[in-house]
Amino acid sequence: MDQRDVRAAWERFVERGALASELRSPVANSWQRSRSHQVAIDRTTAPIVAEAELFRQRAKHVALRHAARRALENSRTFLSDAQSIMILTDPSGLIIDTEGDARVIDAGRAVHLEHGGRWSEADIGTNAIGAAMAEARPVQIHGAEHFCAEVQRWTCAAVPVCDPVDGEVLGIVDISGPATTFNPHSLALAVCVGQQVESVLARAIKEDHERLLQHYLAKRAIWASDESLLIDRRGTILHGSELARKAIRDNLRGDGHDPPTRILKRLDFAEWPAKLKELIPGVSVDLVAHDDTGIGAVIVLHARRRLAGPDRGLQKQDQPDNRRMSSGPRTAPPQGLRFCEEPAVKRPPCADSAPRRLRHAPSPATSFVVADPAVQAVVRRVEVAAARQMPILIRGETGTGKEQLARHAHAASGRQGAFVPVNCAALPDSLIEAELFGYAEGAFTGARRGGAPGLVQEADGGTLFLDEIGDMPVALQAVLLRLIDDWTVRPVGGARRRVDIFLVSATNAGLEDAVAQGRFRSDLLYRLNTLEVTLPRLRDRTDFESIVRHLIDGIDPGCEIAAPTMAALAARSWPGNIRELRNILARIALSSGDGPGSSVIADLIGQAPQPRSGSLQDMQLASILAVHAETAGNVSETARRLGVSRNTVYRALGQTAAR
Ligand SMILES: Nc1ncnc2c1ncn2[C@@H]1O[C@H](COP(=O)(O)OP(=O)(O)OP(=O)(O)O)[C@@H](O)[C@H]1O
Repeated sequence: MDQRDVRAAWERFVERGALASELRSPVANSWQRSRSHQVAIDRTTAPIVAEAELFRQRAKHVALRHAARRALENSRTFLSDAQSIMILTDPSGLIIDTEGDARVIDAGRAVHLEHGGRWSEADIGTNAIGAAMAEARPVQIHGAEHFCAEVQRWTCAAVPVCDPVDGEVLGIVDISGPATTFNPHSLALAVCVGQQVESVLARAIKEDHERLLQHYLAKRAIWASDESLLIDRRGTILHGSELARKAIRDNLRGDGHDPPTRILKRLDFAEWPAKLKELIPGVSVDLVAHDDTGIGAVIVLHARRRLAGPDRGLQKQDQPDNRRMSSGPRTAPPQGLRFCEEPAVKRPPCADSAPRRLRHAPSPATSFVVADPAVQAVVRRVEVAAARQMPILIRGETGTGKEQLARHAHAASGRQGAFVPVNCAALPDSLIEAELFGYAEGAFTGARRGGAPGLVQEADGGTLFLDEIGDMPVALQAVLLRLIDDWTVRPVGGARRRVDIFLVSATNAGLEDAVAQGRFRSDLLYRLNTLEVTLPRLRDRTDFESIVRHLIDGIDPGCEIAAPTMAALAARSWPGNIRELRNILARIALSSGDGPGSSVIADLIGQAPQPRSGSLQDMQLASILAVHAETAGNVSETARRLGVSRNTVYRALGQTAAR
């Protein structure tokens, strides 16, 4: 239907309630809902909340905002080119963040498409935000498809952002612009951004779980004679004795299919102790926070202590006082939980065909530079092997783009399943099997209800990316070999099942040495490297300037790199390769207001070690150790400052420990 037909259909609908059969179903459904909400078609603006309420809601959805920030910022260039804006709303359709073309942001104010505006269907009739909320799936609404006449000047595409654990809608990502800027791909972009946000959220949940477990383990001795339960901010029980679980189940009531503890998710964190004490008499609650945000709690049933008499320590623990909230451990998290996978995200079915096609459509090739002929040859070989699903081994120094290339291989393979990266260097022996191959319900304490599929099964139908393969423990290499032999997995405590996996591995270490020293099985190496490619070091690439421009575009499109700066950059040795370059460029962008000749920029460029000699490794090691000490042992911060991966830092620490 073209816009004229849609307008005619809209007129018939508002006059007589007649629905044209050619209307797209999300539009027809939304018109009907708008009518049942009794929305007047001459409503000119969405309702807008007071500043204080906006502030409150922003604080409440800080995790969502944080997860969306990078994606919103990265879309800035596209949005300006497309004269559009990107909007983040909370689950009620309240706009909490916007990014994009300043003129469009200005124009949006006329209809309250701005911070504080509320865009549910009940508020302002059919629009993409409201329809995506109501249908719990991606929806694009264009021009006359809007319910209120004034809003028909707009075009918008929206996608719900769902909780990666329970699938609950947390908010909406929307791309809007004047109707003249209609672009059918906006919905696809919104879907990609939504997926990015969900991935960031999933990673954040995982990190919070690490912190909670560390907190729990550190203090476990205190509760040794009590029944205790570790629970995260969303009400998921991470660990706990059977008795404590039962006490929670018996005393808390969930709604519908929700686990009983989900009730806590809807409460303000500071209300937890009072609520829990009201529901379960005699408990104490130890709240855990990180960066001033509540991430979970340890609930303790002091069965034996209460029998023995009142306990002062218990009363102290009971205080629902934010000042007492532990800020969580600042030390490095336990390695076992540091996977870098992109967890499978529960996503509602797509409304239109575009996003479905687009699962792999935003080819990674478009997001990385391959102007260097050697890299072009590598990419071509990878594409051919990927199309035939041949195992690929990618070699290259840290930060040369191995993961990026692996993602490209996944896209080129055309596989519909997920791309699941596994960092073998970060896998602890104790948890590795369960994390990789999954576990059955009840396999061990803290095992999730229904078990967990494991990373290999998550990659079923997709791609398993084994990063830092050289660091995989020998015992596990045998299990991996078996997987490659018969493509079956057996979850811990469960039954064997078949999987269909495309295997891509990467290493920045000399695997031959590892084979010679018996740390890596040669038979496994030959199964992994049906195609073997090596990515060149950044300093050996001929497309340095293109990479700089590409990276700076993603960081701050307005930032110009002056010729002398470019020349100085090109002269550096770049031990951290493209990752290090990106890091330095981000800092240059920050100081660009100081002018290209500024001493800050000169310092940044001159700062890194320059030698190309054999002592490079030692120098790298020395700088890692220096920054590691400077950051009081914070591995992530060290990696960030130096522009290297955390594995590089861990490896350096391991090397010094071994010396
Ligand atoms: N050809 C390229 N063009 C632009 N950016 C790139 C390119 N290759 C990699 N990058 C960027 O460089 C950074 C490092 O890439 P990636 O993580 O793929 O490297 P890696 O070799 O896997 O690193 P490590 O061995 O440390 O895990 C990423 O931000 C990535 O987006």
